[in-house]
Amino acid sequence: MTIRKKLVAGNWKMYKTLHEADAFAQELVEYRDMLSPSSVDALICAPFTALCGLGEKLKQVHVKLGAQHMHEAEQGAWTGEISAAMLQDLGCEYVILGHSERRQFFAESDEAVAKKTCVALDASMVPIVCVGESLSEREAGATQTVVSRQLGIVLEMLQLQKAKGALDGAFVIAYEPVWAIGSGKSSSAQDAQDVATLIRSLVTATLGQRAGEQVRIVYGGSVKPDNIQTYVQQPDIDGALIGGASLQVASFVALVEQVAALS
Ligand SMILES: O=C[C@H](O)COP(=O)(O)O
Repeated sequence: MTIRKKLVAGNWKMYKTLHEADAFAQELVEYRDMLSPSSVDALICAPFTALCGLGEKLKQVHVKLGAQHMHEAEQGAWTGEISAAMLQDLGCEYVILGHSERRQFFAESDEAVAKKTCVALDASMVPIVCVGESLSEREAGATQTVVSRQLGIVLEMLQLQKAKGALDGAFVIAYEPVWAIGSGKSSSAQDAQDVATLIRSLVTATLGQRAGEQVRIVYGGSVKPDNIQTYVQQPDIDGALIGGASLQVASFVALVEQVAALS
């Protein structure tokens, strides 16, 4: 049986100045021992302005560093954008791609997300590819159709490009129903598991058995310390992507502790 390491990933979104991010890392020192369970990867995806220097500080408390977005081009005239190499320079091991807020407010397309996924893997970063349906899509019974479309393009491109790591499942897929993000209305664990099963079967069908077994699938949407276990106990859910509840040290540490307690 494949053992997939659990992932507790905080997405700070557009919160925390450099000073606030440093203070968070400093406060984590007190919890250092709780943040290094062998069964869990703890990760913070910080705003671009806080990335410089944060990786080193987080490393001391066994927390990895990630970014929330990147451009697919190697370099060029893309005002305001950031490349994979630039993120690597800053010590990012992970990058969130295709978050619903990027899709909704910055018109990020499925194709762009697919290209970025290949670029991130080529740069040896772990992409966290976000998929999920809106409320109206859910009410129309289109959850599986939407997730299959969003992911289908990514998987086809990974297969075509034989992207490094993809066949070993060295990437993460986050199922985040849009209506559950920041709303306090989380998906039922069973519904999340059903979508995770679909996602794993899509990965297996396109990239093969090994990729399907290895890919980590996480749930996101109003996850808190008191409900994270219900998701991570599901057989196809390997962790969580957390917004609001990752912003306070006590809550972030509690999320990691809750997941570590399951193993
Ligand atoms: O990336 C994280 C998600 O958007 C979830 O955010 P939330 O935990 O605040 O609902």
